[in-house]
Amino acid sequence: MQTEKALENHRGALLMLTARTFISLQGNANRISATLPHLRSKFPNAYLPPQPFVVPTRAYTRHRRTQPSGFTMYPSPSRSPCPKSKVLVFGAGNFGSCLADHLGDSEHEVYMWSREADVVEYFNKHHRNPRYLQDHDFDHKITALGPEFPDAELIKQVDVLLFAIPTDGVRSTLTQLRPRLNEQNLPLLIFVNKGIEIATNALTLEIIVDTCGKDIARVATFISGPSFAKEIVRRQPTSVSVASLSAEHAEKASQIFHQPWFRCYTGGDPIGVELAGALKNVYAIATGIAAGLGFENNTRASLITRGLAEMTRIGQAYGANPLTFLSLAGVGDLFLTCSSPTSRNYTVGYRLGKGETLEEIIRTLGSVAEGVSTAKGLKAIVDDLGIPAPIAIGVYEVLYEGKDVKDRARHLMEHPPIRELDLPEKAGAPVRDLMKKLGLDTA
Ligand SMILES: NC(=O)c1ccc[n+]([C@@H]2O[C@H](COP(=O)([O-])OP(=O)(O)OC[C@H]3O[C@@H](n4cnc5c(N)ncnc54)[C@H](O)[C@@H]3O)[C@@H](O)[C@H]2O)c1
Ligand SMILES: O=P(O)(O)OC[C@H](O)CO
Repeated sequence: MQTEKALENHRGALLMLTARTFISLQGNANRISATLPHLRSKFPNAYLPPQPFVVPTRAYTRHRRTQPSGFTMYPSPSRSPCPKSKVLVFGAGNFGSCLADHLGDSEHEVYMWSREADVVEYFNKHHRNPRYLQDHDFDHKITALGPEFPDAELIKQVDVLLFAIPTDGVRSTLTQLRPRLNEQNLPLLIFVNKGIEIATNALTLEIIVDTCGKDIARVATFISGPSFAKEIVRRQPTSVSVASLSAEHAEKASQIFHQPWFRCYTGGDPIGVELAGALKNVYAIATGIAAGLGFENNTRASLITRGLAEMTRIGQAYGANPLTFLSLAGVGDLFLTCSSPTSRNYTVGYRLGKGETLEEIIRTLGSVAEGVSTAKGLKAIVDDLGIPAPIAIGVYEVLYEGKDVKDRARHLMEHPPIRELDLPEKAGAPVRDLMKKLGLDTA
């Protein structure tokens, strides 16, 4: 009797599996809800396979094609519900096209602006980016546009403007955008660049005040954290920090981006988040140099830890919250970028350590490594603040003063011993100045 029951349940399980497979192949969610409850009531004790095993959709089949072998946790469309938004992404490089894909995959209506005509034409025809993430089949709902700047009519209609261009391109982009913005009906402005502007040593928040005014800057939102584009497009679990001076806007941005495979954590220290994202690139160059010189795990761990101490010290002196450096945008991204050859900044360092020249590396890298320009701005900032930053200065000297990498590595190790953890007491002048510009000066 018991054997019979077991056999019946086994048959039930097989039937369910077959039904699910069949239904999955059809990609028809309605039939799942119609058929499975019937089978479930007939074979109540049968094993039910876990949800991600079933319901392939267009997204699944698309990802299956580009997915390398290995475990995929979220092949199904089990998305977080979020209001559908119309999004315009500025930049069609690695990160712009990756985030356009993430948002398209989350059912938003996405437009992606590129200043390269060939990218626009190729993307719309083949749903592939001819220059970046070349083997990825992008969401077919994304429309590329350009090279002309997007017109006011489109900008008036969008809910979100997402800026995924290097920091040095933000000022000119915002200057062109400003006359097309309607302040009474402002879209959400989200920035994902990680750098310091070369000519002014400004962070992006300051660039926004300069070009768009304080009211727009006060609601601008920043997303940063350990997030390699090529892993996001494969739905590898990723988590980021989302920060704004306006809690409401950080929350809105989080709702738009958050998915089970892309977690968003909100916060109120955009300056700390920006600094952390920019500075980690410089420390990634340092760890890359060490690896290129043949140093292994001990050296990398010590550079990451001392890099974190250094960037926290700089952040505190600048006026950011030192706790921000313990966030995803801080230690999270520092750890990621300093430990993987996927990072372009790490790669720049590695190749320098191997003896290549900076000019040759930049010429052949094919993509931006923000740490190279940021090292310059950072040197000016730490000189101004009078903060010791031996690792960042070492990187600057290699990049811009032609100092020998081996010599700088030896120099770092020969520093006299110091106390391990100290934060500067006199702190905050740059942030106080920026708050004044933002009209948020409480003094
Ligand atoms: N790639 C990543 O994994 C990743 C992750 C997080 C953050 N970021 C940050 O995002 C930003 C963009 O990085 P990316 O990886 O897309 O770089 P990329 O080099 O792959 O692409 C840059 C894109 O910006 C455009 N661009 C460059 N200068 C411009 C200008 N002056 N005006 C308008 N457009 C311009 C280029 O045409 C290209 O489309 C950087 O600040 C980077 O640090 C990148
Ligand atoms: O390739 P990198 O060094 O620019 O790093 C990319 C992202 O910033 C990682 O979070």
